[in-house]
Amino acid sequence: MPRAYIGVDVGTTSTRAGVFDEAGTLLATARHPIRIWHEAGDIVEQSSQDIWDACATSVRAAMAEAAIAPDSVGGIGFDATCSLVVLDRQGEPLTVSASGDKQRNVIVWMDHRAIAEARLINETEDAVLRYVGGSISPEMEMPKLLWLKRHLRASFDAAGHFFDLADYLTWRATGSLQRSTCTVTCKWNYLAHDRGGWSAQFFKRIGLSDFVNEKYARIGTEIVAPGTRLGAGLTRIAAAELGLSPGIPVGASLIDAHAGGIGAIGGRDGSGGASDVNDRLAYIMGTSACIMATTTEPCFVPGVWGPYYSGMVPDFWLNEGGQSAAGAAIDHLLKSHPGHTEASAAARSEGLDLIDFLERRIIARAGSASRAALLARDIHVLPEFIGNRSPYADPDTRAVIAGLDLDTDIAAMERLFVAGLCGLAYGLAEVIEAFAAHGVRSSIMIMGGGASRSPLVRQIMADTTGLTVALPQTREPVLLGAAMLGAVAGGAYASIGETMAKMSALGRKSEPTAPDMAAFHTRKREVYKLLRDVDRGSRAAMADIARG
Ligand SMILES: Nc1ncnc2c1ncn2[C@@H]1O[C@H](COP(=O)(O)OP(=O)(O)O)[C@@H](O)[C@H]1O
Ligand SMILES: O=C(CO)[C@H](O)[C@H](O)COP(=O)(O)O
Repeated sequence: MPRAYIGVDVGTTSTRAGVFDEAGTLLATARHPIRIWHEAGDIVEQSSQDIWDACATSVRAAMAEAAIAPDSVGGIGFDATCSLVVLDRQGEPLTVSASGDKQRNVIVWMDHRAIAEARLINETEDAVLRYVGGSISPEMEMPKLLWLKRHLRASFDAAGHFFDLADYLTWRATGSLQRSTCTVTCKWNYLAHDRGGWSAQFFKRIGLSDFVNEKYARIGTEIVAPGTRLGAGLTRIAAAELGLSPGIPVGASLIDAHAGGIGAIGGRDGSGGASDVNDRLAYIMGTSACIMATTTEPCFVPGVWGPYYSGMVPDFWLNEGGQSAAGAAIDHLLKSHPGHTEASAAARSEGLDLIDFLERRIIARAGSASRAALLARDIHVLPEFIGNRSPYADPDTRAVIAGLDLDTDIAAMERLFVAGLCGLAYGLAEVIEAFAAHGVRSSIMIMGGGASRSPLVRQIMADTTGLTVALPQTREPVLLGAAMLGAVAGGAYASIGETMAKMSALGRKSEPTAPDMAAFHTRKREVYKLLRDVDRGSRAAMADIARG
């Protein structure tokens, strides 16, 4: 019987499940929303039980659509956002919230409550920080753990397990406490190279010697490569919840963007181009955006996370640039425009979602995706609503918009939307230039994530970076990356490398267009730099004034 592999992806806003065959063909997908609590002070929380339930609902729905027997599933893999899950010694949720609500036991990656703790950690200038671009981010787990210890001591002390969300999911699935090299290297300051492991000195210097004293029992003592078969596969309970059979192999997981990278960058190139992963960037654009590059030797790029050994593709180094708000910035720009209600109603009446509706109108009006950027001639956006992840590693950066007028119609909203995309593209170009300045060079960028489906996004990214932008052949590279973990765990392929070659391929390409658009973007980028100066200057001017 042909085997199928399931990938489960937990993004910021929803869970998705995809069923694939051995060649990487998508047979079915399903999605389920997840709960999220936003509060003042950059607090963003979720519930691990709600997330698990949403995974189960998505897997059942995808299996029903694929109409295949549970017995034909040869393996399952999970990926997730890099959020922190806190459980007690019995494995029950422990609150991370000032509300005391036990359900709220996940500090979401985008939660910036731990900015002060990140600063304290950075002040140590510990050698470990070289492997996160020279500066730790409040989006990583050590600042969040230190925050818990300093502000919610009862939960910190009572905790039996601290998990990255992706590792929590495999624990729920199999009972295994093994962590993935991907999560701990990229988010927990674990050094996967030269037998580095956990650094006792680092923990002592940052005020988390608790982990050293307890021999890392709560944060992970066994670290394994993504795709490693965990425990005895799906437990009976997990199998019943997911509607699958007990014992199905489960692979150690990946962070969501990294699953997208695995699902995107190693694919066969039908046009005969090279398939050297070192020549390919992955740009995974969802709520946030991640810019992933692999190298054979470590490259230290200031302000860019990494280099991480085996952080994504096994045995390669990873540099991970990022934009904390990408799709989230676009969503926010649109929601805050006065034309939002009118545009949403018009989109609904055409059976489209708002972004698709706007894009169709924009491309029709401009004549091409490339020329659409001209609509944003007079409006400019630095879309860094929740800080700059790379290359400035400045979580205090905030958004700036220049050129606003009193227009409230849909056309004005379209101009703001295009300006937001240009702002994201210039941020991406800055990261790619920082890569290149430190020896990380690529000629092609492969896109994944929700926004990659947009021809407008892909063309603006190609025109501003000068790179060919390709789509993977599959429309679900993140899910495919997760399913590849199941395929490796299930023994269909010997390694992630082999899986990438066998299960994935490149698809449609967008080439950078005529020089006239390049000149336009060069000029507009100068304005973008001015906006950055305005952000920095205004923060500096107010720095010594107390908050109201
Ligand atoms: N054409 C587009 N341009 C910009 N952003 C888009 C576009 N299409 C979708 N998005 C954004 O992508 C995000 C959803 O992507 P997805 O990968 O599903 O998110 P996540 O995995 O973070 O939950 C939303 O913020 C959405 O607004
Ligand atoms: O930090 C990350 C990867 O290292 C991601 O930005 C984070 O996991 C959120 O992902 P998404 O925007 O796809 O929901």
